[in-house]
Amino acid sequence: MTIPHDQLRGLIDHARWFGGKGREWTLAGVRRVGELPDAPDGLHVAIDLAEIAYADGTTDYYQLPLALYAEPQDRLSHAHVGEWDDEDHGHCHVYDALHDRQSMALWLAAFASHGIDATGVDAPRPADKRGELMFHRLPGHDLDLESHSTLFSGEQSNSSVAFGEDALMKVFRKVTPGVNPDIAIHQVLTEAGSTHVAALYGWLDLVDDDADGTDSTIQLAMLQQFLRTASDGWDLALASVRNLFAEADLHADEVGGDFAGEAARLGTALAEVHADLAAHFPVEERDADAAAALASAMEGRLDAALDVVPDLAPYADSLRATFGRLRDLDRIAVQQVHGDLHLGQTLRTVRGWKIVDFEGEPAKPLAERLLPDSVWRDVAGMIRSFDYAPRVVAMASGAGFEGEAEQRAYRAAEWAARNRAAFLEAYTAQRGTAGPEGQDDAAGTLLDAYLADKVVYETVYEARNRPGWLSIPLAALEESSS
Ligand SMILES: Nc1ncnc2c1ncn2[C@@H]1O[C@H](COP(=O)(O)OP(=O)(O)O)[C@@H](O)[C@H]1O
Ligand SMILES: O=P(O)(O)O[C@H]1O[C@H](CO)[C@@H](O[C@H]2O[C@H](CO)[C@@H](O)[C@H](O)[C@H]2O)[C@H](O)[C@H]1O
Repeated sequence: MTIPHDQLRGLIDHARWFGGKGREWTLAGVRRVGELPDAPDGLHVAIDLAEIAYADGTTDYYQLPLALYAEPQDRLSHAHVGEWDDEDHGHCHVYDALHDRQSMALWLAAFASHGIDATGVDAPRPADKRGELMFHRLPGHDLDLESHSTLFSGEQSNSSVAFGEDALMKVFRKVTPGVNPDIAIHQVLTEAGSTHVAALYGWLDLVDDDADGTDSTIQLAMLQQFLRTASDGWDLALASVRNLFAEADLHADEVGGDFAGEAARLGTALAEVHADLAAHFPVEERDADAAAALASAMEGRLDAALDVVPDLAPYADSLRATFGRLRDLDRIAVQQVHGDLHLGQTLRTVRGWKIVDFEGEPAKPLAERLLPDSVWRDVAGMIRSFDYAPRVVAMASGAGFEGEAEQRAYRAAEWAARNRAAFLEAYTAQRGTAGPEGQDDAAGTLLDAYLADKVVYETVYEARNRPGWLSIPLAALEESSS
């Protein structure tokens, strides 16, 4: 019997990582692409790929790590997928392997034994009978094979499993053939000795056969340093705003928990990461045609967004004018960037700020995400986060006493402006360039355009995912147009 699609459909439909929610889809097929070696009797640890076919004719592939047990496992009832006669292993009780410590121990052991040789050099050899699973390692870290796995909860597009406080494995859910930027960029920054990323320990490739018979590789997972002392940058920013709002008479620089020092350190960290990326990936100086093409792409995204968010219409002319100024630039410098930077992608550790998740915008095709872009895209992403944080706290604070909402709005704007200024000043100082505000017109034009592009993107993101927050980017547009 093949894998019963109805049982897997339930797993996919309810999963947080499934990006096809709200679209009409069918499970077109499920393919076993590998099995972990050395499983004990009564257990098989498999990796299946589910093919999702959408009504509009497009297809996505999602990775499903499964634990196939001969006997039911009460301890895993929360991760139960189904029960069926597996083609390879007979009658099985099937669970989501990422919840299962026994299965995760086999994944970790495979990294330890298949991705590195006795001298500590990456020497992958097939980890399964089919010869398709290849575990890779970077030298310099001995994995703690005694550590227990814990699956991270939370709203994420992939699934992350911590191994004690030693390592974190990110299992990519939506997979496509080709280089995953998260792995490629972490590898480069790790080898460059960057202090602003979690060191890459290894990654898992599926060496697959294309439909046309040529080999292609799908990157399935990455293993990296677990940042033990990390606090999420977004949570820290919210806490700082709450402190400010609790002290109605004080300004941000007079209240405990002022964020400006952290914003400046984030600016320095981003400039250092950009410098490392520029040293290891291609950097190009492009001409006026490239600026015009970028402006057209942003205008195209605005047109598409107007169909989804009619409330954008009053701001369309002013947004087009911003993109029009970009069209007039005669050159644009591009390099590898993060591509989807916001406070939720930053972690504050005792050793400073770390930047995570270099996968780029999940909605973009993989090949596009490694294309060079302007550094101002990342800068704009962070600045939009400085605008979001106080608005989110103000929204959650309710109406309060008469005039309180207005007072909070004023203080929210003050918090955002203070942190934007601190971040930008530190960023440009570290890069040794003129700032975009009044000093370098071209940089100012680029930053404005990327800010506008991001706010348009956010209206669509919020309309689709958090309609209650759509007012946040719309309020930013309203303020900048008044
Ligand atoms: N090296 C790390 N150590 C500890 N926590 C991490 C590390 N990298 C990421 N995280 C946390 O794990 C979660 C998911 O990380 P992220 O890379 O953003 O995954 P996704 O691609 O699923 O969005 C986030 O909450 C992030 O703060
Ligand atoms: O983290 P992802 O790569 O999935 O990014 C998406 O989700 C983000 C929200 O989690 C969204 O970011 C927007 O909301 C943030 C607050 O939750 C805010 O800090 C960002 O500035 C704002 O853009 C991001 O846009 C989206 O791609």
